[in-house]
Amino acid sequence: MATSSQTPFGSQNLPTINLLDPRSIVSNEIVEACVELGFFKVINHGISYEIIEKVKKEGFNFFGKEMFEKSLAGQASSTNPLGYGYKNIGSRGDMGELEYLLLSAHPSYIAEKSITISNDSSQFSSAINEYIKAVNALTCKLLVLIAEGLNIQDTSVFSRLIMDEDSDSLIRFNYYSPTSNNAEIGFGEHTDPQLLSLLTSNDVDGFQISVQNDEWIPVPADPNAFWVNVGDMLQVLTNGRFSSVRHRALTNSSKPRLSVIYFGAPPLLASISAPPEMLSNIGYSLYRTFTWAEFKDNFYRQRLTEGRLNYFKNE
Ligand SMILES: O=C(O)CCC(=O)C(=O)O
Ligand SMILES: [Fe+2]
Repeated sequence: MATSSQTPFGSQNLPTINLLDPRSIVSNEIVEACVELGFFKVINHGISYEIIEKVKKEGFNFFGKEMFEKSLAGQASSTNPLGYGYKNIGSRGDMGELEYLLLSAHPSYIAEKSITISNDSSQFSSAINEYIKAVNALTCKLLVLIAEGLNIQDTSVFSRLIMDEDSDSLIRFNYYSPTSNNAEIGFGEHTDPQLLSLLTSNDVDGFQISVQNDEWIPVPADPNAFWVNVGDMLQVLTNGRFSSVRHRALTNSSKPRLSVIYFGAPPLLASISAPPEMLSNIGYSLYRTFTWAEFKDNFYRQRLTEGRLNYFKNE
């Protein structure tokens, strides 16, 4: 296997996982991609084109509204990140003209909130909830495959965290308006804090991952696939075997770009600690046990690019 100092990956050969391949091959390939990059693409994932397209259509409908109507979805702020945000994400290291809508992935929250988001709230909530159910199931499946590939006996040890009905998972729509004059707009570099993030977009490029310090690989858009990011919590739960992937988005297109990201997160009070099998290689836990609530509380006070996990390291 290649070492990270001579990573063989580029835009054209990012790890692609075909979920129709034999299970043991898939689980090994996913683990290899997570160790090497913290990132992979999933094809033949089983989520229908219609489910994905309906969600993108709802996203485009929302961002096409007048500013005052979008604000009815609640202005995201530093004390409450949920709702509609526009340009006001700069304080944590993001940048640009990005607009976004960040929602809890609870079906009842979506149903309630949809009244402020869409003129046809039942259509919005059924499209989004159907999508959330499908991506949650896919995320759980990937987490079980990861546990299998890591030879962890309790194969649902990771997926249980996001299957829990109290899970703090989120869905986020990002809208990058068309640019002119070569102006790049985007979302600044960061790692996602949760376990896994599943990203889909329309056919406009923009997503990039970092493989080494300062080397960015553009990830070509593929509306039929999901891009999967390892988040900070999976780094902790694998005791550093996986690293959360640094990524960003930069668009420069006459067409708007829409991305939809599902962030699979634990319940607020869940204890985050690596299972015993993950401690065997170095013999101790790199991180102290903490709750997801404690981690969230800490990271909202920091810039996105800072090493948020350092605070939780064992001395
Ligand atoms: O919009 C994108 O493609 C990436 C956005 C992202 O990384 C995020 O919302 O966490
Ligand atoms: Fe992200």
